[in-house]
Amino acid sequence: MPLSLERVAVAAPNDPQRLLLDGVDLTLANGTVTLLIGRTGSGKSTLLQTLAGLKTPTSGAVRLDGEPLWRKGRVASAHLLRLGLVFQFPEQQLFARSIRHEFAYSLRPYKLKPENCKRRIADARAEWDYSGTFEPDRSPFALSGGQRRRLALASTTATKPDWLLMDEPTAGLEAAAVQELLAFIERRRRAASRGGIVIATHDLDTFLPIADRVIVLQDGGIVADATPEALCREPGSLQDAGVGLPSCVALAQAFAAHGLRLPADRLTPEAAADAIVAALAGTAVPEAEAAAPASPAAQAPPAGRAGEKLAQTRISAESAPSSIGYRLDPRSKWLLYVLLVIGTMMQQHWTGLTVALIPVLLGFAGLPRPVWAGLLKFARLLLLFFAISVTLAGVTLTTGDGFPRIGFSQAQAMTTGFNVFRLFVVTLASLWFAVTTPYGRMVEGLNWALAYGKKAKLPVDSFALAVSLIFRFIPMILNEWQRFSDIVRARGKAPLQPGTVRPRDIPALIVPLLLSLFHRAENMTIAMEMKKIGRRPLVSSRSRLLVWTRADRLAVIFGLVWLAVLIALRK
Ligand SMILES: Nc1ncnc2c1ncn2[C@@H]1O[C@H](COP(=O)(O)OP(=O)(O)OP(=O)(O)O)[C@@H](O)[C@H]1O
Repeated sequence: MPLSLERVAVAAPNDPQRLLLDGVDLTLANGTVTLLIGRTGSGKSTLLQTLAGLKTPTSGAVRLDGEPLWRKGRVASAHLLRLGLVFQFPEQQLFARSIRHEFAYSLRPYKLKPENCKRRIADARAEWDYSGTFEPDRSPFALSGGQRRRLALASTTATKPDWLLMDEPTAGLEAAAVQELLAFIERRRRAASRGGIVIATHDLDTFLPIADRVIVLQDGGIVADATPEALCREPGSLQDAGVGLPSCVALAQAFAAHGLRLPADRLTPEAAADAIVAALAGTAVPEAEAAAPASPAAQAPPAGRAGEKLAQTRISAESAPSSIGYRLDPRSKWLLYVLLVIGTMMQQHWTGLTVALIPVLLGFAGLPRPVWAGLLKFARLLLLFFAISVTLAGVTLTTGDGFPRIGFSQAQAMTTGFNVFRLFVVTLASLWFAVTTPYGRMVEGLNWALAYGKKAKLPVDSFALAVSLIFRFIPMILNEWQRFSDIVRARGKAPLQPGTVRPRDIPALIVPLLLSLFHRAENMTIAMEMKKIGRRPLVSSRSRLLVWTRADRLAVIFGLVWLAVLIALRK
């Protein structure tokens, strides 16, 4: 039974309005090798990670053997155990302190007997470690780029997944290792009774000869779906999608320029050589029989029609009503934020604070559902933290009659409750700002505000540097956390919601996480030093990202009116 996507859309994590995949329908048959190709940024990795259960579809369904992959925001372990993803960059998936631990981490979810485990590791080493570099106690980070790639392949294939999903598996591999990989794929195709292989790649010459089916992606949609031979005979969709031509097509075109006819679908050097000899000898070379599509779903839709369909869905997605929050200029958002913070901080009563909360809730009201879901999770945690703080603040300890007595002071708890509620309103407003404003626009908006401070001779450059560092480091920390969550879900086979890890993984992850953060922070500092950030003025009021519209004017007027109301309510 197949692995399939039904009208799947996936939104960008930081911008729900932007679709990285849009209306993708795809059924992958057992026993097949499928290539995902497309120009850079076309959505290959996103599609592969969606098949692997790492990216949550915004709409549509992913099915494995007819059963939905996702239930209640998670993928069940039983499904994850059948899927193996080799990430685009080995650094995305390796993390353990030794090669031994890498294998152990990958195999642990399969609960194998120790001897079985040892055999799998020995088999994987025999398969991928022909130069003997995988010493068990060696750190994966002491390996070269190509050796890491082979270790990532080895630790994933050791788990014997039904569906092996590989992202750019030949990047960094020497020619001999590429041949090993092809031989492995061929052996697996012959041996596997269920499942298949999906490869996202730019390396057409290597993989076209072994593929059953090729999916061409453009702007997050499928624009062609055909056998490799059919695609080479009609390479228009490759050119339209900006992929470039495989060597066999380029060779046929070069021969045509000399008046010699060479079929374009001779995918291997051997087949091309035969065709060249025949062409030079003047023998007519028949076109290869139109290869039958690997499955009914592999029938190539005309690229034009697919393109049209894609354009229509994209237009409808773009014209969907978007929240005012996404449309406002960051300058008006900074102003609204400052007005709200001033109004909230001056409140002395619950009524005033409740009124201050209203515009924040209104701001959230128009956001799309996936954003709500993420925010609710965060708001729940925040409320729990506040509830604990308020309870602890109310606890009293008296020793009046010589015995310590624990009591509870409602007045004390209410005072703390009032302050944490105030903090809650401000935090929610910050969250609204953060989720509705891409990072670049937020910094531009801040630069604009600081430029006025600079005109007033305030020392805003050092403040801008600090804020700019925070803005850079926070996304870096979040990205690292996301990477470790992906590792736990993809390799640890944990049925978790995206962006989370299991408590039991934390001891194993914490040291690699910190080391990786230090390493990235160091690289970032070097990069900033090389770019002379800190010596160059950071503050500039000119930007192409800032566009002030009537909506911004109205929003700021609304903010001023609300501030007046809050000032009136403050006593
Ligand atoms: N975490 C993210 N946040 C926002 N946008 C993202 C994120 N990851 C990917 N994208 C965007 O999604 C689109 C598809 O990216 P993806 O990595 O799937 O492309 P790709 O075809 O694999 O590219 P490449 O060949 O360069 O690896 C790109 O436009 C990229 O900018």
